[in-house]
Amino acid sequence: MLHVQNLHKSYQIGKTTYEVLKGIDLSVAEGEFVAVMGPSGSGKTTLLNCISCYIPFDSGQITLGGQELARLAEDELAKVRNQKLGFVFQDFMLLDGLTVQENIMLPRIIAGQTDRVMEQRADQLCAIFGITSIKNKYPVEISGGEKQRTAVARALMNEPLVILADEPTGNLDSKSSRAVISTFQEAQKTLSATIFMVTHDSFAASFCDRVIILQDGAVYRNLEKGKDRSIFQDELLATIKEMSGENG
Ligand SMILES: Nc1ncnc2c1ncn2[C@@H]1O[C@H](COP(=O)(O)OP(=O)(O)OP(=O)(O)O)[C@@H](O)[C@H]1O
Repeated sequence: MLHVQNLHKSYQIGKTTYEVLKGIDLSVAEGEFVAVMGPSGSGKTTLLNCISCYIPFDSGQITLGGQELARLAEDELAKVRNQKLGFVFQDFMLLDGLTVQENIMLPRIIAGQTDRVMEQRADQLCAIFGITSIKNKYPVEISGGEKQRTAVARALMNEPLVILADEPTGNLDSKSSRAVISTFQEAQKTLSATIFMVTHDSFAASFCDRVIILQDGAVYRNLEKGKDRSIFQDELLATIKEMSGENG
């Protein structure tokens, strides 16, 4: 579904080049829920921005559903962003002037596909995420959890190949964090959604099928969850501790 091969990305500041991604290799299979963790500055957001087609990369390959992104022109990349990717941000980024239902339909409205199928799809997503009763409300009139479910429903509107989530549980307590993860699990189970999530939160990551840990712009570990979530969380914490030991 998503393949990243030998991805390199550097930033130029003045005359100095800073290499941030140093040959990342990873794959995410269809229907998989994968987290990316790593210390601050390890390149997580840069990786996500390259996959999102928001920033160009220096070399390597990113393939999404068989399509290689580096070969695409700007208008084709915009299409990929709108039609093949769904986005969930830390602060949800709902538009205050639109209702819950209109926010959910936004990706279709942007794509110019305003038909009855759009409304049916929005209704189906509202039902799956338990927000039908608030679909005519505005973001200021709904709870944080409802905003988050609206944001995930919106990300699924165009039936994307992958949902990209940037710190979706940042700033949340563990109960709200759990609710966010439950929504992703629901999307995975009901709609076979594929989810790729950057997080600092080992609790949230421990619900994923797999966690990729980055260090200094490269993949440090690729950890699969066994049967037990809390053992997996301990494993994640031990790996992060081991890394900070190496750094210190
Ligand atoms: N636009 C930019 N220009 C120059 N350097 C940048 C830019 N964006 C990020 N960097 C640098 O690239 C490195 C990786 O940043 P990135 O944001 O990808 O890390 P991260 O792992 O997401 O960190 P955090 O967990 O703190 O969000 C950092 O050293 C950062 O300072």
